[in-house]
Amino acid sequence: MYYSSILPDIIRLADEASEKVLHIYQSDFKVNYKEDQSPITAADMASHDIIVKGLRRISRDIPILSEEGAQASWEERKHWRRFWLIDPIDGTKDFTQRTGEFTVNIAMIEDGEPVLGVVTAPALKEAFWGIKGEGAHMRDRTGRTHRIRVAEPRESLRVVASKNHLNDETRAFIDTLGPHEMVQAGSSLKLCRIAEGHADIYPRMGPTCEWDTAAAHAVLLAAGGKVQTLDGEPLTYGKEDVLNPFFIAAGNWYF
Ligand SMILES: Nc1ncnc2c1ncn2[C@@H]1O[C@H](COP(=O)(O)O)[C@@H](OP(=O)(O)O)[C@H]1O
Ligand SMILES: [Mg+2]
Repeated sequence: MYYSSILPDIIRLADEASEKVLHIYQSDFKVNYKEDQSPITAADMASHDIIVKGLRRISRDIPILSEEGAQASWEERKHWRRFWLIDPIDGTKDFTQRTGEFTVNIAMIEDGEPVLGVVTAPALKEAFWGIKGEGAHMRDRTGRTHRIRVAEPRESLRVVASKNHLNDETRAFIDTLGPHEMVQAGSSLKLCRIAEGHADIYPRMGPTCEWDTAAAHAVLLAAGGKVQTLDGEPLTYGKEDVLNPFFIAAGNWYF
């Protein structure tokens, strides 16, 4: 109940951040590089500032972990039962390469599980949201909102994988799937494509951080899907190491 009452505010906040991000995307923006050599632009920080300010207004006491913020120590984080986990822009590479396949991501984590998620793709004019146990929705580029659900099992799987990080291990896994077709999607949109039934499986035998997956993971859970580690355990959040283990995302029927 609580989550559905704040959801409209979170969607509005993601839309506000998206508008700003799109404005920068359409300008002649500058690309800088972080210590780990990953790209960053003014859009990452602008989106971070809008979301953090908005979340503080909506829920004063709930801590926030953002890819672009000063991150609390594990000593502090280990006591968080509930927190906001945000990626102001996932797919910064797609942003700088102007593929349009980048997203703004806001998730609520409770006891290690993503219970609410909002993902927007500003350049594609798409938005996705979901709440645990309450279903998932998308707003398409015409502005129409409809309920989404993972696709039914099928013989030839539609596989979605990173084009920027498609490594040998992921390729080897895809080869075990038999006849399949590849679906292209950047950033957290890969999880959203499964949630809306346009793809069936997303193997990620490569690194991601908690903020990259949390919001779209919540959408996928609400749409009848799952994200599991290679040990068959659910992917969880609020870990000491913010790096996720390798995972497979798909509709529940796959596992
Ligand atoms: N070596 C690494 N360590 C941690 N995260 C990595 C990584 N390589 C890629 N990623 C994550 O994968 C995301 C991009 O995934 P994809 O290739 O599927 O679009 C990046 O998100 P950001 O763009 O938010 O930095 C980044 O966080
Ligand atoms: Mg990211």
